[in-house]
Amino acid sequence: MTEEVDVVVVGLGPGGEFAAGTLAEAGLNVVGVEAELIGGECPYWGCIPSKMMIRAGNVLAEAGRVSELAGEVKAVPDWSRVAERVRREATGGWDDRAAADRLAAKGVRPVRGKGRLAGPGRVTVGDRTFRAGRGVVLATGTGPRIPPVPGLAETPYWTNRDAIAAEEIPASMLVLGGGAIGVELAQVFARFGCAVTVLEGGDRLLAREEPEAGELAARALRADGVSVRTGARAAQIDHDGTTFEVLLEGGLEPLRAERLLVATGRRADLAALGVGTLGLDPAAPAVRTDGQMRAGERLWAVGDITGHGAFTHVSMYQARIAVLDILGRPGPDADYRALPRVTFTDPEIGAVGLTERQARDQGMRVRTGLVLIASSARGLVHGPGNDGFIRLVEDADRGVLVGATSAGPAGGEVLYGLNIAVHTETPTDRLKHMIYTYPTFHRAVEAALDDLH
Ligand SMILES: Cc1cc2nc3c(=O)[nH]c(=O)nc-3n(C[C@H](O)[C@H](O)[C@H](O)COP(=O)(O)OP(=O)(O)OC[C@H]3O[C@@H](n4cnc5c(N)ncnc54)[C@H](O)[C@@H]3O)c2cc1C
Ligand SMILES: NC(=O)c1ccc[n+]([C@@H]2O[C@H](COP(=O)([O-])OP(=O)(O)OC[C@H]3O[C@@H](n4cnc5c(N)ncnc54)[C@H](O)[C@@H]3O)[C@@H](O)[C@H]2O)c1
Repeated sequence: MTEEVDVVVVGLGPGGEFAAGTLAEAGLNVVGVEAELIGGECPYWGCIPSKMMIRAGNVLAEAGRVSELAGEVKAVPDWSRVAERVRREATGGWDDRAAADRLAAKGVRPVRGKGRLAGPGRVTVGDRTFRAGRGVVLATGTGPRIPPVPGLAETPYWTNRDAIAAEEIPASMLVLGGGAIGVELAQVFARFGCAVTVLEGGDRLLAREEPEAGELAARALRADGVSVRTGARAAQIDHDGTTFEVLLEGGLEPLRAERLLVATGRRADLAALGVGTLGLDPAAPAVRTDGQMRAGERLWAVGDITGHGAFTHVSMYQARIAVLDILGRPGPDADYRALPRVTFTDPEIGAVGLTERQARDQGMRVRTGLVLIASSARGLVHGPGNDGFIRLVEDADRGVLVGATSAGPAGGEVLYGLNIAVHTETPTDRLKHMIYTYPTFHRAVEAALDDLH
């Protein structure tokens, strides 16, 4: 029997949960389908627990700076406190009852299982079929991309999920991939006493960001005792029951460690979602949408599966747009010019919009400005831990910022003003004549504007 509803939301991560709850509160009959935990990757194995772990590592690092600034303090790392906080405060023991109740209170009917498209407006979950009069929202996120390195698939490698749920810190860990997941978790584990080696196949860490961001991340990791190896491609990976062995291309001696964390990007499995029944390409890396997040007949897609950076704030931004469109109140199209992101290493690396390379590749005439945080008044005051910089990218013909990086203590917070500048296209000439509070980290933006050349 086919069940008639207004909307089916498939996948209840941040994007799907927001869309389902808001549509139900607007009075629609909404079914929310979830295969695992309501809330998705972010609260259980992503943003929230990883940031709790990072907070703990940062407290230890600050304690290490006391001797230079204020006297003596003895910090003894104890991972059990972190694991307990992740279990109790972040994930509720990886139990989604509270999230399910919250969603039900908004009027969403949760359905457990794997949803699959079966033509326009039709979704099957096991032996149930739903027909959605208004449409379907796909919000099924991504899973880890496991590279085809010989031997890897047969080993008990970790993904982000194992690292986040770790009850103990391993003595040693190899991290495959030097993107956001790799660098954030490498620093945390190192700060709790693990001997970490990061193996990045490309020529630098955080390859999507400015080169200085990758250099800063490498410097910060090395200061925490992490061995950072770029241009490192694994040729063979084995596990003998206790130890991982990674043989690098061109390498003679294998690298060994107790754990191997694979953090080499994410992938969406569109074939498993039955997108072919709506004429979409099941082999595509992401679902293509228009500005209102429409992906096909009575079909919207939001979040990681749309391929606009894997970030919780993007999935919720897109969900808001899709919801308005479904409710017949369309607003502005999705606009990714000022897409912000923060890598929560210590120091934090915030960025918005285009890198210099991306701007030049788009044919822009570019001016850039760079200022080191250590050379600013606040950097001097801060002392140890003040590594970082502000880097600006200006479209010189229009006289507006099209990209910026704010790295340093609270770099993610400093980003806010730059985010607004890029989003609103405020002329750099106006930004130069603004009053910047003394002595803040964000005041370095004024000096970076003066450096534009
Ligand atoms: C370690 C780590 C740290 C991160 N840190 C940050 C951060 O600090 N800031 C940030 O912005 N982002 C961060 N991210 C990224 C963030 O977690 C994702 O961008 C975000 O969760 C994506 O949301 P989503 O709604 O697209 O999907 P997801 O959160 O991936 O949720 C999708 C849901 O769909 C379900 N599902 C999948 N297939 C089906 C199906 N067929 N039927 C029913 N349900 C299905 C899944 O079980 C899942 O619950 C981090 C990610 C990781 C792994
Ligand atoms: N703070 C945050 O907002 C945050 C934190 C964690 C994750 N995330 C999101 O999750 C996404 C996934 O993170 P990620 O770090 O897995 O992916 P990523 O795409 O950011 O980085 C993956 C890295 O792995 C490297 N790589 C790929 N194959 C390799 C191989 N075989 N050997 C060695 N290196 C290899 C790539 O060159 C790349 O540098 C991020 O892009 C980000 O959108 C966000």
